[in-house]
Amino acid sequence: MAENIVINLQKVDVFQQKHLVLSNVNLDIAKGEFVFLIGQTGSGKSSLLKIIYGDLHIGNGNGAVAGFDLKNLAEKDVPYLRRKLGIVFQDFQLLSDRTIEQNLEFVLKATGWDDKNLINERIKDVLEKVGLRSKIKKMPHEISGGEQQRVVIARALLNNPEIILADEPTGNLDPETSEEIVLLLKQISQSGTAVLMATHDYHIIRTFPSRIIKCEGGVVHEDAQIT
Ligand SMILES: Nc1ncnc2c1ncn2[C@@H]1O[C@H](COP(=O)(O)OP(=O)(O)OP(=O)(O)O)[C@@H](O)[C@H]1O
Repeated sequence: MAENIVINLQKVDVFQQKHLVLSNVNLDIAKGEFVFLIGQTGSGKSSLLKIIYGDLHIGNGNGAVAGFDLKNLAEKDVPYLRRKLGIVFQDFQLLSDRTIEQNLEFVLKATGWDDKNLINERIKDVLEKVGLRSKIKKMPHEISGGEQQRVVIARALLNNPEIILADEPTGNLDPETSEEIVLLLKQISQSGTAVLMATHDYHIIRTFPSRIIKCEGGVVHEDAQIT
């Protein structure tokens, strides 16, 4: 496998219980690539993401994500795989009873950071990256939906992930704010983190021309086009 490939699936069958959702998936995503994942409701987008973040086991086929072999992934390795991934999901909300800073600190401590100075520095760094340095002491309800999504992205960046998986990250946002969020994800990909973003938003796809993969009819199509 080429060194710059961070997601590699070979002949993977994706099952939900006994139901075959996607068959014979072959997918390579390189460092720094930005890829849209499209497909109708129920076509298998979330299931594919679950395979990538180790929430669904690979049945047939082989897979490697950020250096982890999915086929032989032990339960105890899943948290380590997740540290290489930044996850930006619509239902992956901020803790409402803590400030932005405390939300980020919580994740760092949970992933093994214990040096107060390094923690403070890292929090400032990621907030700077998403343009929210000045909101560090705010509570989630004191910032807008778009800003909350930026904090979720900042949180995903904390452990310097190789890959960001984003499932409908703009689902609850107005068109202008959605564009800002995708622009931010694009910039993040340009600095070397691969981004795989599931979306139904064709306006966004047209605005940010990128590689598109599509779940349809039980398979994944490469180089999909939208009409
Ligand atoms: N936990 C589960 N148990 C059994 N079947 C499931 C489970 N989750 C999803 N499925 C089924 O797997 C198929 C693919 O679902 P999936 O959630 O991957 O689709 P999706 O493309 O992400 O849809 P959406 O755009 O609505 O999120 C569907 O037929 C769904 O009913």
